[in-house]
Amino acid sequence: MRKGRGKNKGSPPSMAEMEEDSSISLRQLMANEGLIPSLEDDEKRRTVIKKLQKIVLKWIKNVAWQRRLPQHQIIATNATVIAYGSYGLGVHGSESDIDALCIGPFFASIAEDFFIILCNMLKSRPEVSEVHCIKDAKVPLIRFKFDGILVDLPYAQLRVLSVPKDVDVLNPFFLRDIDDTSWKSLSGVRANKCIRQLVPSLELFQSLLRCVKLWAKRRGVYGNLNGFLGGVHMAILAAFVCGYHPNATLSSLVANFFNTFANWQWPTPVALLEDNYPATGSLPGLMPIQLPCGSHQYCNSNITKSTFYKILAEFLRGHSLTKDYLKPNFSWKNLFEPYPYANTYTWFAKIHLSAANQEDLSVWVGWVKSRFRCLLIKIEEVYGICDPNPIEYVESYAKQPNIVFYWGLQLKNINVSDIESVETDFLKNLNSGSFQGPFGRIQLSVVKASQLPKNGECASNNKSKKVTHAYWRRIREDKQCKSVPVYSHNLPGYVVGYKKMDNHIVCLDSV
Ligand SMILES: Nc1ncnc2c1ncn2[C@@H]1O[C@H](COP(=O)(O)OP(=O)(O)OP(=O)(O)O)[C@@H](O)[C@H]1O
Ligand SMILES: [Mg+2]
Ligand SMILES: [Mg+2]
Repeated sequence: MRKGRGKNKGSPPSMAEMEEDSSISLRQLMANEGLIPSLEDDEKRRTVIKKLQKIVLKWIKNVAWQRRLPQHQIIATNATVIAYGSYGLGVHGSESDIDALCIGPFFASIAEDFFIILCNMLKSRPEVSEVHCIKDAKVPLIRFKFDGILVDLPYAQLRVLSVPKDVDVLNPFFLRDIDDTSWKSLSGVRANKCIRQLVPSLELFQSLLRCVKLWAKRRGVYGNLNGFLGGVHMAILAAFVCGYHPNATLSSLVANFFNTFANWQWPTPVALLEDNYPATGSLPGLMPIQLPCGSHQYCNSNITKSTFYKILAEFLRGHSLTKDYLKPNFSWKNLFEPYPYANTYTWFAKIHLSAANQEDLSVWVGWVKSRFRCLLIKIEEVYGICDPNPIEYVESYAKQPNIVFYWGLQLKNINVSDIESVETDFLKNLNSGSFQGPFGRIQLSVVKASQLPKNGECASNNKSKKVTHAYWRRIREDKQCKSVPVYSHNLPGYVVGYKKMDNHIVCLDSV
């Protein structure tokens, strides 16, 4: 904090000046972390979208001609590509993919025209590599690399002859009679458009979202496939906080983000549009987050009881660390400390995936990851609470290309061989799906913390091990206890306990 900033010389800085200073130091930290993509990176992404638009236009004219449409219709027809996801919201990092929705007219089918003709056109381009058709996902898509950038390209088919370049996806005219898959594919673009319209300041929303995504990645609570929060969940939570604090600074938005969600009464849904609550029916999952598209649609979530409590604990930690953000010695750095896995858990479930070559490995890993929720639930059944660390490791000394995951196990005394039944069950699950790519290998084992790869992500200070055990011990599924989680900053590191509704702290203990 700069000294002597007050209007009167020597007087303490005003509240507004302190807010400003705090936000400046947070923005500086974001810049130092490389969160803002370079101008070249942005230019490269814009070029990818433009080239995709050209390819799609050529494709649709081709399809119209093959379908023997009259000449005037071939001339009139149009298809388009609209960016969404983190790139569409302007919050992507240099490692983010480009999510781009291809929107085509009534005569261009997904099965043939999109997945065969367009896919072949993409394959024939020199800029395009690693093309995969993912047909059985909730949102089917073509995934490929364009000029080295990963692109997810789903498809939506509208009942029109020509899709305008900047089609308004909120306009009911374009949405009439569309099929279920197209509706799901459109929901990401629709959600982005609503979020952009709802937030009081787009720039502040983008900065907040960049900050909380960095926090979620560092603390190991980012990634829908591993059962944590995905980009869309984070975007809605950030937009919710922005909406409630229209005049806040960046620093106070971050503090409010943690205050809001550390104290949220889950499973009350988070919804940007209040009149959107469904009247009846059970809520989907432990942390329901509603898509802001005017329908009663929720974000798909893979959250399990383990990941729910980890996210909750991290919200509480974030709140405890940021609530005094205007105090003189406050530093934003602590919020983004990497999660100390090796010091937190004694045992880890090791998931070793390998294949004959890198290309096969990436397809195989993609398939296994799409089934991670099922693996997590099986591990929870056998070993209780599990923390599915999303970090991917590589055993460089192994013969085959590989990716390894280490998931923290909460129990201290475990039967190592129980993992065999988990592996057998999970293999059945992998074999029962519609995977058509080359099968790789999967090996599950249980290893000690000392067997983890020694790198910065897995090692941290020693004292947090004890207290994190205490936090897991406190996690109760017993809803009858009518308790709300509390965070104790009197203990070293952090501990989550439970506060009774009558305000007596009942279960908080140290180790
Ligand atoms: N679980 C989900 N439920 C609803 N929509 C989803 C879900 N997962 C992804 N989407 C849609 O697809 C978009 C792209 O997803 P993606 O996983 O690439 O995340 P992202 O927000 O782009 O973040 P990242 O920077 O990590 O890529 C999301 O913004 C969202 O609109
Ligand atoms: Mg994305
Ligand atoms: Mg994506």
